[in-house]
Amino acid sequence: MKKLDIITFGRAAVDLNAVEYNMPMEETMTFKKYVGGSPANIAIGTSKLGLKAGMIAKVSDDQHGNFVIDYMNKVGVETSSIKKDTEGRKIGLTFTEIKSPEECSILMYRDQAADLYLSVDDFDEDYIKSAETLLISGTALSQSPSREAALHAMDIAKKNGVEVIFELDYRPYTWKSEAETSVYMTLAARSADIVIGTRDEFNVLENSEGNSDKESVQQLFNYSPHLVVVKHGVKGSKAFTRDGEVIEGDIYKTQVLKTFGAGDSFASGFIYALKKEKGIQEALKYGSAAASIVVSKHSSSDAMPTVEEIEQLIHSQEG
Ligand SMILES: Nc1ncnc2c1ncn2[C@@H]1O[C@H](COP(=O)(O)OP(=O)(O)OP(=O)(O)O)[C@@H](O)[C@H]1O
Ligand SMILES: O=C(O)C[C@@H](O)[C@H](O)C(=O)CO
Repeated sequence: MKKLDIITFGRAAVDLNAVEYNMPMEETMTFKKYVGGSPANIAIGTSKLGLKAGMIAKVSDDQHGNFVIDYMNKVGVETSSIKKDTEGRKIGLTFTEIKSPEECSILMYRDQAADLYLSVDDFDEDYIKSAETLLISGTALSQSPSREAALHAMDIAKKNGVEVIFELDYRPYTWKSEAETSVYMTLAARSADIVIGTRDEFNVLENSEGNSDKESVQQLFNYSPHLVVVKHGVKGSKAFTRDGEVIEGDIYKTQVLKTFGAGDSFASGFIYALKKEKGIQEALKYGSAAASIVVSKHSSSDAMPTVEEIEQLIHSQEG
């Protein structure tokens, strides 16, 4: 028995979500603070679903870093490998703008962000070996030394039979060029067992537009991945298996408050259901239902649902 079901790797940060809706950021005066960062959100999401989740991350050595670690502890995430930056670097901040339910955006302050200084010395092999699955977030590859740390973590996982999930998580803010992004995204995707991303993110990985989902996944199936999920926002998602199965996932309609947080909650529900051996079709349902719940709420982390909430939504719409 492994100690942890999943370790997520990368950014643990702070989200500042507009409290006033339907207005541009310039006019927004009040923001509410939450833990943020895609892999942190997924650690929180899977932990709230009852998985044993841990995280490898680096936060600022200040009140915001303490806030993130305290919140993660509160929701049951194992935080022994969330390190504090010793050089005074600050945690990343994400401001959100909610102009309308359809028109939301995020603005990231990530200059010299502590998470990008996560290094190979910040975690050890035994920690990764203690988990069934390691989830790497694409943004961790955008700069050194976090880039080498992420590749090293993947390497340790692969050597020790730990499943690797690569969440493309493309955030343009910290990458230098499209060509560089494509090189590192491709490298990581080819070594992973499972790859999850949006259609746009696969375009970034391929540094080209116009490929179909089928073309994208075929390229990856020549390497390690056996399962690839392509997300299409309100049009749902598609899962492709190496042996040729294509499974489609619908969305669960809801009263949308904002669109961000969909991807992280989708990943949490999807991974939870896979781990409970519910099969890929069910996993897409759990992912979509989790996303539907989160887009109807204010945050991306605190709003992560319980298993009961997800199952209630699935049954209510099936009924
Ligand atoms: N408006 C919506 N209503 C209900 N479900 C949604 C909505 N938007 C997205 N979803 C669900 O969330 C899944 C992931 O959404 P999306 O493809 O937008 O990912 P993403 O771009 O990674 O999300 P994010 O905006 O968090 O970065 C979709 O496949 C769908 O199941
Ligand atoms: O991933 C981030 O750093 C920001 C998130 O926490 C934010 O809530 C979001 O955009 C989720 O999609």
